[in-house]
Amino acid sequence: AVGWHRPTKLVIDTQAIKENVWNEVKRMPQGTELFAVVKANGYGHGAVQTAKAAIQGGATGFCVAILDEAIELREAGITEPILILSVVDVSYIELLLKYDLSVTVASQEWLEQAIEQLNGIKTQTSLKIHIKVDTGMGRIGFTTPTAVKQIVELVKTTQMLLWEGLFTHFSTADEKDDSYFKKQTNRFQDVLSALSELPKYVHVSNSATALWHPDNVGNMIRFGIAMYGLNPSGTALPEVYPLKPALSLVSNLIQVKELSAGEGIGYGNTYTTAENQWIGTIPIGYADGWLRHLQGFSVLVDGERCEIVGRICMDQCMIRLPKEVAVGTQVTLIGHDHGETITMQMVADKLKTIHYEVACTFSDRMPREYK
Ligand SMILES: Cc1ncc(COP(=O)(O)O)c(CNc2conc2O)c1O
Repeated sequence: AVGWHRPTKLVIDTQAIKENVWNEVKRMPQGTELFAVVKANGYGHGAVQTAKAAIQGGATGFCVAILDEAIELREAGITEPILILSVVDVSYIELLLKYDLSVTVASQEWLEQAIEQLNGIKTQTSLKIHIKVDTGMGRIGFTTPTAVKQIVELVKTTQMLLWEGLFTHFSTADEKDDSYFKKQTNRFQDVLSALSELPKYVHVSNSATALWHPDNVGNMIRFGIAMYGLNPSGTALPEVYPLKPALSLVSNLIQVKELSAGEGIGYGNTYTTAENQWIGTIPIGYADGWLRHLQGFSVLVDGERCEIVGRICMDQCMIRLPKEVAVGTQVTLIGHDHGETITMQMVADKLKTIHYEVACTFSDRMPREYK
């Protein structure tokens, strides 16, 4: 058993994660490495288990968003390189050294403060840093070749820093129109041309860049969404190789009842049975990340699409059944059932968002079962 005592669970296909990684690893240019992006608890899939599956697929390192996510991986026994993609407060430098983590440098001030901190620590190990260039994402990083040159000069003044990487991030790699992508690429090239030496890792590619701009610069890919089997562009750009979705969401019916016409369902009585209907209740609600705007979306019971009727509650929701069904029958909210499929993309479309957000919104109240 997975643990928690409710039939609602996320089922993660680790073989799919391994295959998605392997499909990218085998097509990457020679000498390129793939770092699996497992931030936000592996986009909701479970960071540690995703990381282990990614290693089997050929990943040689990891990217996370915050220090705590890196520590979680280390405490789970992951020894490969880990890059923290955001800015870590300089007061935590000792933790970065203790757990052998690589950190993003996005400003001169941060690095000056970091050098001060390092001077105060009697340590033999150097702090591994990746210099972030903001070529147009508008988030964090240096914005000119001069600023990058200055920071490289500063890094070279001390043995306490190990310049391990130089990177940028694209904001439109998943779009058909590549004009802004080209602008960012040119800006990154300007930075590269201004430098007399380069670090071990030069990396620019998220999944979309790896898939649709494979000839871009760099020797490391930061592979996130595609590893989970999801198309970075949603449906805008075609898959380059089959992406195998790793996540399914299932539960069981915990109540089935027949109602005559005119009966109300759910808070606010927003749904009234128009005729004699079979109604099922599922133990999943918005506290699980199955959000209220999914009212009207359909889930699968024995391969039949059943509409969510009435408002979704915190912990439960109701569906209209085509006929009487036994209590305990499986409900597929995301995944395959009797030849039918519900995708994360469909959920994202209904919620008017992207599948990244759907995956990350699944709460810890739902156990993750790995197969
Ligand atoms: C710096 C950086 N590199 C790589 C990735 C992986 O991108 P992918 O999952 O498309 O492959 C992300 C994802 N960051 C985000 C994805 O959605 N919102 C974000 O901030 C990122 O922020």
